[in-house]
Amino acid sequence: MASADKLKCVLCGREFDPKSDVFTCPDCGPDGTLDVLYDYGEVKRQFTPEALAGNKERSISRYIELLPINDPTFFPNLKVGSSPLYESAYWAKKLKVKQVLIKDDGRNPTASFKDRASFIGVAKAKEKGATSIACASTGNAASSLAGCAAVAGLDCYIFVPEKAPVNKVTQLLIYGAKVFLVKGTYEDAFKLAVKAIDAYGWYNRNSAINPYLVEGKKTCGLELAEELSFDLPDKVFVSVGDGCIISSFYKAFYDLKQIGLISQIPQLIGVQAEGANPIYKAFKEGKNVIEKKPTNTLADSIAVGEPRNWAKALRAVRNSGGDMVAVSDDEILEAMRLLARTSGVFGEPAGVTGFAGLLKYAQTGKLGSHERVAVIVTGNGLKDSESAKRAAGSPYEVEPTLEAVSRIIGSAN
Ligand SMILES: Cc1ncc(COP(=O)(O)O)c(C=O)c1O
Ligand SMILES: N[C@@H](CCOP(=O)(O)O)C(=O)O
Repeated sequence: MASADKLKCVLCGREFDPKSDVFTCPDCGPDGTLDVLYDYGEVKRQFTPEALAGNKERSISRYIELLPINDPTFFPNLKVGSSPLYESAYWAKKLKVKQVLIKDDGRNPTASFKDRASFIGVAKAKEKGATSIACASTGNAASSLAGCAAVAGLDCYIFVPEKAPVNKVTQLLIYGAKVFLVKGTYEDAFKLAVKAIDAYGWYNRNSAINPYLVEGKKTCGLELAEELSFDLPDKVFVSVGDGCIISSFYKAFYDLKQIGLISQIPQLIGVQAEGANPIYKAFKEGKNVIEKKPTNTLADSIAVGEPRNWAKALRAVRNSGGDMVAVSDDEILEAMRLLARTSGVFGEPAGVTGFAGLLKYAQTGKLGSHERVAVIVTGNGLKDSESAKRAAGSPYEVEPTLEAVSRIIGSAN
């Protein structure tokens, strides 16, 4: 089993010992997020396609050699990962590309991609001997943390903006978390959570600060690679808010390249909502600073005006030769409908934003007919039924007679 070898600042490259409790680079401040690096020579010996093929574990702990935890007893007893990967012949034909793959990460235990990170966050808290864990969230990181903490027997404190979708807040409460509905935005909830975490000494599960969380998130990229026998698609489309998820795909592929299982990192295409697009803007303008702005999008999970993982996100897009797309709320709602009606995958608005980005990107003519693309659906549609209702339309209301049904069928045809 390998363990994290060093932590390295994404901005200045300064290295830290993983045994220290440092989360962000003291020289660079909060923007100096850290990479968790391994002894790749050691990992290479253990993390082989043959060893994976013989590994019966379905949860993300199957990738323990590339995770920052080396005692499996710290992992919560939840089956995180192994989400379905579908090939859509329909979309390949429609978009005139070789292959379209759809990975439905809304099929995790608490119905979002975030379970991958919280699984590791909770294990790290246990490793540190913490009894309480906390985060700020738009809802998904929180519900995943609440679920994982409940299984692991940790007290859980959550800070969400007051407008968080009711289903997400209900999830938190049913898992027994102590929930603070913050009067303000996600940014306000984030700042308050940081203060409370400092004041009470809770373990911090915020991917924008804690470098180990991205290691959990990267398991989606590892899984995609393993499912495709390490023959990755040319492009991966993924929605972007704080920028942690896209960074995690870069990290997964970076690690796989280090150990020689892939030779090239796929192009990462980050998709933001037009009403919350600071990383998109910085990328398009070739800048290395982020313009903070109030947000305006129905995709609540990516309604982030002050992204904290921008440095890693920009590196992911730039180093992979990728691109960024911004989509309107109408395009997101249309993507929700189209994805559900053609593939059966029901995503929340931020969950399908990557798919909305693929549809928009395809119109630019930048996709070649030889290309294979993957889209990551990051959250389940049932998380936000109000937005789903806006996308879905209304049912027919009828008297309980066949005549009433016939009238509607007749007028609909
Ligand atoms: C469903 C969903 N999609 C996308 C994102 C965006 O991820 P990130 O903020 O890491 O960019 C989030 C939350 O972060 C989310 O909950
Ligand atoms: N939109 C995110 C924000 C924080 O999540 P994290 O996993 O990046 O810490 C959410 O799901 O709450």
